Amino acid sequence: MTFAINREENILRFTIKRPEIRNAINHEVIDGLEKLVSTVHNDSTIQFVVITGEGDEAFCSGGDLSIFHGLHTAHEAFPMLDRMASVLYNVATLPVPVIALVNGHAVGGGCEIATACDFRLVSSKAKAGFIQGSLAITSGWGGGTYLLEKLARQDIAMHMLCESKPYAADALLEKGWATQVYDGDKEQALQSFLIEMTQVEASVHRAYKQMLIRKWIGQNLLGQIKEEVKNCSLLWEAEEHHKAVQKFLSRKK
Ligand SMILES: CC[C@@H](C(=O)O)C(=O)SCCNC(=O)CCNC(=O)[C@H](O)C(C)(C)COP(=O)(O)OP(=O)(O)OC[C@H]1O[C@@H](n2cnc3c(N)ncnc32)[C@H](O)[C@@H]1OP(=O)(O)O
Repeated sequence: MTFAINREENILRFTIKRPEIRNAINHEVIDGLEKLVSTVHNDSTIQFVVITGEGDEAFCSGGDLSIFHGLHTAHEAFPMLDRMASVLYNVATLPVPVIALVNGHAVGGGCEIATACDFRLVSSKAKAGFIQGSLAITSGWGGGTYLLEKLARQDIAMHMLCESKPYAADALLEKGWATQVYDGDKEQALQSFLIEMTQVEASVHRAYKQMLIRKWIGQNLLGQIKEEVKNCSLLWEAEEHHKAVQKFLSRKK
């Protein structure tokens, strides 16, 4: 199994379990995120959701290029991008706070997943970035839309998207992408982040989350995400994209 869903008291945790390829996303992990969403909707005792990656190297390296590079045209890429974007919107709009425990690198779609979460606790050793531009595509799972919505400074968000590179943890904190940066053990970091929040009634957290979701519905965030998906699928079919992916997959170390 390439993912795990575990419950610890009132925290539901989703772990991507593909450390050998830096927790890249395959179809099974997407199925797993769908399962996570339905589990939370069917259990009113869940108070927090945590998403993380196995190991110390990576939170998530985005889409599994060895699989998705089999998709050539916009027509072929669109269903994959659209499905993951929908799943991620369902994660972003879960009725409880969602925490990305960024234990290692979060690039490409991995950075999109973390950006869709309410909070990002980032290891001081991790780097994160919207590197899609270096593959001649944009973000395609809604991540660009979330970034432009969530960062206080639009110029910084645009710069992150247009530079298309990974940033060190301290820079991510300065830019306002990281909620907190931690040294050492990720479980301790999570515990200390949650300690005061757990003193507040879960119903209060749920009510605040509804406030946020209503705001996003009002501004048709999902419609904006669908446009991002469409644009990405058009760039996907260009020769430049396929060449860049081929270069990554065949690089010599
Ligand atoms: C498809 C959706 C799209 C979106 O909408 O956003 C995307 O997600 S595009 C995909 C973007 N991702 C990438 O371009 C992958 C970038 N990966 C990296 O930059 C690095 O791997 C890393 C995450 C910074 C980690 O670096 P490092 O620790 O040095 O590991 P390696 O680079 O040596 O990788 C180990 C191993 O894993 C394979 N790998 C890594 N990422 C992917 C991936 N996304 N898909 C498939 N395989 C991946 C890498 O090829 C190595 O394999 P081996 O050479 O066989 O060991």
